Amino acid sequence: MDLQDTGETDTRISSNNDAKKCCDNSLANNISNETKTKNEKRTDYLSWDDFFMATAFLVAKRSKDPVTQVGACIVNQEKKIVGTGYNGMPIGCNDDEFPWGKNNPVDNKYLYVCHAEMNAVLNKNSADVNNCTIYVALFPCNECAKIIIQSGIKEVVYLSDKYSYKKKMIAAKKMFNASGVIFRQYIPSKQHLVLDFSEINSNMTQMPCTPEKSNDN
Ligand SMILES: O=c1ccn([C@H]2C[C@H](O)[C@@H](COP(=O)(O)O)O2)c(=O)[nH]1
Repeated sequence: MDLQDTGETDTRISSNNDAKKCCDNSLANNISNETKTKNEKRTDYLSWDDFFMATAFLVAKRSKDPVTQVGACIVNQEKKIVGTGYNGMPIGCNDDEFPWGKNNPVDNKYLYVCHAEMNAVLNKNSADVNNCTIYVALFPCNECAKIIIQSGIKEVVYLSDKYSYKKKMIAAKKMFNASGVIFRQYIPSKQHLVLDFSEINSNMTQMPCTPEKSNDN
C-alpha cells in the first residue's frame, strides 16, 4: 500500500531522516576534526632521544648474533647522524662459517665479532666524531669504551645495562668517569614503536570525487 494515499505518517521515513541528520552532523564533526588535525602540527612525533635510539635498534636488526643484537648510532652536535654500526663478523669473515655460539672455549663468537660501537666509529661519514653522542642499545664494554673515549665522543646514551655486573662494564664506567664521558640511561616513552609501511597510503581523502553528469549536455 502506498502510504501517501492513506495520509499516515511514515515513521520509517522520519526516523531515517533523523538518522541521516545525525550522520550528517557526525560527518561534519569528523571533517572539521580532520581539517583541524591536518592543519595543525603533529604532537606525537618522536623526540630526538626516541629517534636516535630507535635508529640504533633498527640498525641492530641487521645483526646475525642469535643472542644479543646491538646497534649504535653516532650523532653530532647538529643532531645529524654521522655513523651507525651493529655487531657482526669482520669484512671477509663469512658469517655462515664463523661461529655464533659461545660455549666452545677455543672457537666462539667473542673471538671474532666486531662490536656495534666500534663499527659505528669506523663507519663514520664525517671527518671525526669529536663531541658526538653515541646511542647504543647495550652499555659498552671496556674495549668499546676505549674506542669511544679515544675517538672524542663525549656522551653515551644506552638502553640496557644487562651486563652491569661484569668486570668489562665496571671498567668501562671507571674509564668514562675518569675521562669525562657522560653516560645516561635512555628511558623509552613507550615500549613499542611500530613501523607500518602501509601508513603512507592510508590517507585517501585526496581521492578525486566521482564525476557527475552535467545537465547542460
Ligand atoms: O659493548 C658491546 C658489548 C657486546 N657487543 C656484542 C658482542 C656480542 O655479539 C653480543 C653479546 O653477546 P652475548 O651472547 O649477549 O654475550 O653483543 C657489542 O656489540 N657491544
